[in-house]
Amino acid sequence: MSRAFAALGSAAQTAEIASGDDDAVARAATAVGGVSVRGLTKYFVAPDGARHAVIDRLSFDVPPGQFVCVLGASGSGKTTLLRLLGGLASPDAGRVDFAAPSSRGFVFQQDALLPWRSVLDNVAFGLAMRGVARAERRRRALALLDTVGLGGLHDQLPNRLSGGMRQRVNLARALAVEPTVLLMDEPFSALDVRTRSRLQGELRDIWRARRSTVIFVTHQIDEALQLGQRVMVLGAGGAGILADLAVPASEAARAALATRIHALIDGASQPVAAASAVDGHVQSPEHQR
Ligand SMILES: Nc1ncnc2c1ncn2[C@@H]1O[C@H](COP(=O)(O)OP(=O)(O)OP(=O)(O)O)[C@@H](O)[C@H]1O
Repeated sequence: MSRAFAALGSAAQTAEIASGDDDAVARAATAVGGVSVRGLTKYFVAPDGARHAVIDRLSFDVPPGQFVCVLGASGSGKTTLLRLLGGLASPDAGRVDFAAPSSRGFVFQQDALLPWRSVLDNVAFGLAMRGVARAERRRRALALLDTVGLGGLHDQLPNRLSGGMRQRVNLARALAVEPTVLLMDEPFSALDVRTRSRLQGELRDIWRARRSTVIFVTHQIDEALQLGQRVMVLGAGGAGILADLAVPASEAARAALATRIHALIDGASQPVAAASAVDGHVQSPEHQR
């Protein structure tokens, strides 16, 4: 297993994993919040009847608390992978294992808010489904709305809010059930640049405070390198993982990596061996950017 991957586990796991112990990596992925993917495969049938593997025997581990960004050309299977991880689609082969206890929260590009319910009720919806008492639902939902900067707007209906605000509500809704793994599919791509940048900062703050595992699909290389501790680049046509890298701490190294990832996605360069591409500039989970 790569040094890059090793550097991304918790401090205690890191020492163990850095010794090159593959079993330790698997153990790390089975601690709460960890995800283990083995031989994951998904086919789609084209209009001509031919079967195409969109995801083809993909294997990787995500240690608990890691923030992973998934990049790749359009059609490389990023959304399909996220849907498989979220249990919204079933694999044709392979498996996804979540450490128990586990729960998953979703944030998609289009918010999943119920237009006839207030902001508060939208955030509290998952808690209601889990049988949390009304007063406690309200308390938790109000606290989360504060966290995402929407304190005071709890009585509004979603359609009275801007796209950025709705996506904040959406994030609060996903966080309400305290997921061990947060799955995000281009959550900020429909937002203007300033709103997007503000929400990226807020997400990072929330992640630092909660340390839940985040798997974040994006088209934007700069977004991935800004947010993630680790980036995975998927190849088109079931080509698999073209690169799986720790995000370097220094801005200059990130800029260099962005150029390489661009070339990789454009098909202008060869797959990158894990860790080597970041030249040892790995980032520990305690690293605070
Ligand atoms: N339900 C489906 N039926 C048939 N083909 C599908 C289905 N869902 C996805 N595909 C195909 O699988 C491939 C991967 O789709 P997916 O949406 O996962 O890619 P993506 O990397 O997320 O793309 P984008 O970046 O454009 O969102 C595409 O070629 C798509 O046409």
